[in-house]
Amino acid sequence: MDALLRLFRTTSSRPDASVRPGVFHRFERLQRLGLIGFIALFLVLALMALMQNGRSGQVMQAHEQAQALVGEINQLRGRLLDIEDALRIYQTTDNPALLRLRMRCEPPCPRAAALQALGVEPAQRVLFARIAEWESTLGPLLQQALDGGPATAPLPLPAIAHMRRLLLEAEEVELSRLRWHDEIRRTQNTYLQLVLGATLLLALVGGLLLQQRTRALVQAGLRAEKALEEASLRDPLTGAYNRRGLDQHLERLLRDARRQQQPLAVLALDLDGFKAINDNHGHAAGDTVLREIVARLHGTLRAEDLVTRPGGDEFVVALQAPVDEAQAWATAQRLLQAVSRPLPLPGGATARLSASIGLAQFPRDGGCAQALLAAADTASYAAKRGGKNRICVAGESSVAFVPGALRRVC
Ligand SMILES: Nc1nc2c(ncn2[C@@H]2O[C@H](COP(=O)(O)OP(=O)(O)OP(=O)(O)O)[C@@H](O)[C@H]2O)c(=O)[nH]1
Repeated sequence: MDALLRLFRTTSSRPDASVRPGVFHRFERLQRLGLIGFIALFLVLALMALMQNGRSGQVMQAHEQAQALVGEINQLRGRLLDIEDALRIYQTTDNPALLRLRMRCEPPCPRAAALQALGVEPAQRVLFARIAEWESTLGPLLQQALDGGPATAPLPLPAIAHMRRLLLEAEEVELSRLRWHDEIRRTQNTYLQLVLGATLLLALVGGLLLQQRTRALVQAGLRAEKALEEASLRDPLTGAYNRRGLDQHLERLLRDARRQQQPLAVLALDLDGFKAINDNHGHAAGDTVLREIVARLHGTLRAEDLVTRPGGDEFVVALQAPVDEAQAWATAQRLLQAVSRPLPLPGGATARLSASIGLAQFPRDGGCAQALLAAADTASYAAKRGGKNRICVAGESSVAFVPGALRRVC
């Protein structure tokens, strides 16, 4: 009971009106309400079944009693008919032996006293008492006839006829009682069928509603799971992929490149002098610059290329296969130019930056993500050490590109 009350209190507690309930919250509420509804339905049904059972028991008992009475009445009526026949024969033949023969019955002979013992209704009890009364009047007269008394008078034929009428009346009462019991049972059955039908319908509607909400919940859950998974692969500041996103997507690009047997390029890009922007204009300005750099990388690359920010002011770009060295080199140049354009800062100021890029290529500089990234990183350090604002090719650390010149030794 305590658990039920606690459940009800939780269900009826109003959520904060300013917070729009989400699909999970709504489902939880529906589930609790559904549970309470089903418990209530079950209790009502159990109560009704108990009441119905009690009522059916009473009706059954009354029915059996009425049937027993009808049986007794019929036996008594049959017996009276036998006596009446015997008396008529006796009247015409004057032979007491015939009378005795017809009046014999198998013990226990039906008696009006048995009706009294069975009767329940006060009105019936009065009627049965009258039958018993007539029976006791009849007894001595019959005995008199049997003992060889006068054959004509006073033969108790009218008394017998009267008793038979009373029995018919009693039987009619019992038969109408039986019909009434049948009617009650039919009504009870219809009522039970209606209740069961309504319960089934309710359960069906509830089940369908629950199924529909469960589907919505599962879909919302799947969407949330996907969004969470996607968010865990992204850098919250710039929206670019983070280290996890880089690992996952670079693996995918490498799988495709291996399958197609085509070259793929990885560029490790490290901003030059980024710390100065933080120092001179504040961390928020640095964040703005990082976001702008990511936007420029995306603007320079194809949609299928990968832009990631594994950390700080370092970016890794993967160019989807097929990309040969000349194309990768040209893309790296465009990236240098994009980074070097003036960067607007909050407050109206502008900043200028450059980058050091290391270029590695699959399969030449590494057959796996780890080897390729290491090669691109090493080349990027080489570019940094070589004077920044340049591109160094992995494995060819003597080859570099500086804007304004064609190729120069790092
Ligand atoms: N605003 C901002 N700054 C960051 C973030 N992550 C790292 N940094 C800063 O980026 C700077 C990176 O350091 P460095 O690479 O040594 O700075 P740098 O001036 O580019 O040095 P070089 O690469 O040698 O040119 C540090 O000052 C970090 O505090 C960030 O999310 N937002």
